[in-house]
Amino acid sequence: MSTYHPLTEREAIEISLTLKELFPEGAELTSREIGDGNLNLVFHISDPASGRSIIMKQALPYAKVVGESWPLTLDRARIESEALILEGELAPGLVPQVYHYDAELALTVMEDLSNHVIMRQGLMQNNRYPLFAEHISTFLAQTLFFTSDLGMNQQEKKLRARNFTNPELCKITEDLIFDDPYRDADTNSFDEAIRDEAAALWNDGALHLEVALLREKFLTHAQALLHGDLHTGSIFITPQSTKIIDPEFAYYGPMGFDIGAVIANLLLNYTSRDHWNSDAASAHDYRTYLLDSIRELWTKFELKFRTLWTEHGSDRIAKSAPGYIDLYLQRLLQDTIGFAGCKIVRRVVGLAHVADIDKISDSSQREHTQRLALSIGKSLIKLNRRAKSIDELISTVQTASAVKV
Ligand SMILES: Nc1ncnc2c1ncn2[C@@H]1O[C@H](COP(=O)(O)OP(=O)(O)O)[C@@H](O)[C@H]1O
Ligand SMILES: CSC[C@H]1O[C@H](OP(=O)(O)O)[C@H](O)[C@@H]1O
Repeated sequence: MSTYHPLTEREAIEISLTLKELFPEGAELTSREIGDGNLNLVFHISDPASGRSIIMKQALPYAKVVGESWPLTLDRARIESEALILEGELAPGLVPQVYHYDAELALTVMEDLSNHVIMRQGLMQNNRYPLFAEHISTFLAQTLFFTSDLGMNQQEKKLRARNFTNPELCKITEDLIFDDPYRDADTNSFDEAIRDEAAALWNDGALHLEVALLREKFLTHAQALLHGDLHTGSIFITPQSTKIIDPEFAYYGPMGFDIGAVIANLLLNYTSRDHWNSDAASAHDYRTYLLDSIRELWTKFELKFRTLWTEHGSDRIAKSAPGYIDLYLQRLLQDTIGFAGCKIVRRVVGLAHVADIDKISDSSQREHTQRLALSIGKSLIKLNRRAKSIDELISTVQTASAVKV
């Protein structure tokens, strides 16, 4: 059993029974493979008698979405389990508890969050999450600040960065987000109806300059330990609780990449509201809710980050240099806006899309939504280096929406 191979549902049960504290002796377990992501196997194991359950996530040696032709390191399972444990220490209650990690089988056993819903689905079902901005801003401020040179010992940070070196998963991002959408790449995937939009992306030199600068930051700016793939499919949620999962793309990179990922995915949902709401008024209302959430997320993040800087800053000159904190946060906002734009564009023309848009059955409504998403994405990328406040992001989104509607 211990040599690596993809597990069957039966084998997942057998392993679970060896993990003594998880289930009562002699439990009759059930097992179901429920993975719906692009990369891994996920088993839901439960004991109907005691009501206990766990999740067993196993990395496959290739990218599931493409197949065995795209080999992928199993070390990502180690990165994911170590990142979850660290995030749990820095942001208690905001990630699933890790019960067990097996390096040989590349699997992580963790808390079952089935009493939550994946946020992307929740948004598609018109739910609202009044505590989301509060929770996600805490997660972002705590994990980004305390893994950066601002909030931890700088020599230990370098060693930690070495431990989270994640070249294969970074390459996926470097290609799928920061290169392929801007050329006629084989990996791209888009509806034929928007070929003109794709061609426009391939030929927009001003856009390419901004993407090249953002790509350079992703490649070189080891600012903090990122989650690395913080979309709404990596967030489990209820109105009371938020849990971040799936940090297998974790690495030391620019903070704005994580914040931008969350914002991008709220905006992707924003573009699709005419489909998910039953009438124009409720769609408008929901769009307002999403923009308010984005504003609240950034505002709360900034406040928390400033407080951490003042109360826990470990870098003498960073703390005392006049104006540094303001400049730092301004540049972080600019990065956030630029990365948000890149993350929107990739989900419309690149390899992996989002259900918010792809599930729109009416082709002309889907086309309209895709064009709006691209317009917003490009506008944010072009705005990034000029932005001074989160309100500029909001007004850019509103302007793009008004032009496209
Ligand atoms: N801790 C968990 N509790 C309950 N379900 C989970 C948990 N982790 C993952 N899942 C389920 O498995 C799916 C895929 O998990 P994810 O970590 O996103 O895999 P991938 O890395 O392949 O994208 C999630 O969308 C969710 O339905
Ligand atoms: C070839 S991987 C494509 C895409 O999938 C990952 O998402 P997830 O693990 O949540 O399914 C990541 O966003 C990658 O860019």
